[in-house]
Amino acid sequence: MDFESFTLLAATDDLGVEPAARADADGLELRLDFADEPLAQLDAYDGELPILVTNRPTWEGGEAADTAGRLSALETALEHESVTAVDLELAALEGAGDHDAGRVADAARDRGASVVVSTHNFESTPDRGAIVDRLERACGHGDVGKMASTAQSPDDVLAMLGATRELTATGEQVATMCMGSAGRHSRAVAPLYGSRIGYAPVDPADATAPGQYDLATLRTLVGQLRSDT
Ligand SMILES: O=C1C[C@@](O)(C(=O)O)C[C@@H](O)[C@@H]1O
Repeated sequence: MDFESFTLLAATDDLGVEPAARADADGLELRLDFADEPLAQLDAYDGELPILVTNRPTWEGGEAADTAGRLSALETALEHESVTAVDLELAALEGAGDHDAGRVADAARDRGASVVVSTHNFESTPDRGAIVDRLERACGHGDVGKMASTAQSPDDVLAMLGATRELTATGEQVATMCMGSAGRHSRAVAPLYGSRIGYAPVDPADATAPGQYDLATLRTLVGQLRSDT
């Protein structure tokens, strides 16, 4: 996955959803921190869709303890030919936590895999300038800078869309979204402003973040909006 164009990922903890995702997804996001036996799942995977692997630590809203094993699991996952991208937290790459996330980024590059550098805010959305700053830092560490904030108002979504447009216009690859009910529509609209990655569960009951549409719905919404432009 090079994210040169909008890429819709089926976000999941179960690679068994792959056949059901093929019609609408360009790839899968496997959330190792949510999954049962994720590395065994990868060993058994014979699906068609490429995989981005994520192992979100508890200090960034995930369920993975911040141990050396968290990053080692990502390195092991990268040995699978179906794994063509890895998500690493900006905070980890800038020194948070106790372990060397840069080692995983190097392993990804050695294998020709993409590095998505992510940052999240589960409470609010910063102003446009702060979003631009944080995404620029993220882009400096990888192939795509990703920010998922929580919108409390339409103004928050406007800030995220404006930052998305501004950075895309300068040639940066970003993926942006606003979580929560107030931000939900950003998931369909941000791709029109340059966001490169969308995340959606096959089954809405299996959402990996607040405000996600199900996969088929998001594919339809993005497709309709993009055909209108
Ligand atoms: O970082 C992201 C974005 C996300 O949080 C979302 O809001 O869709 C979903 C996560 O699974 C993914 O790792």
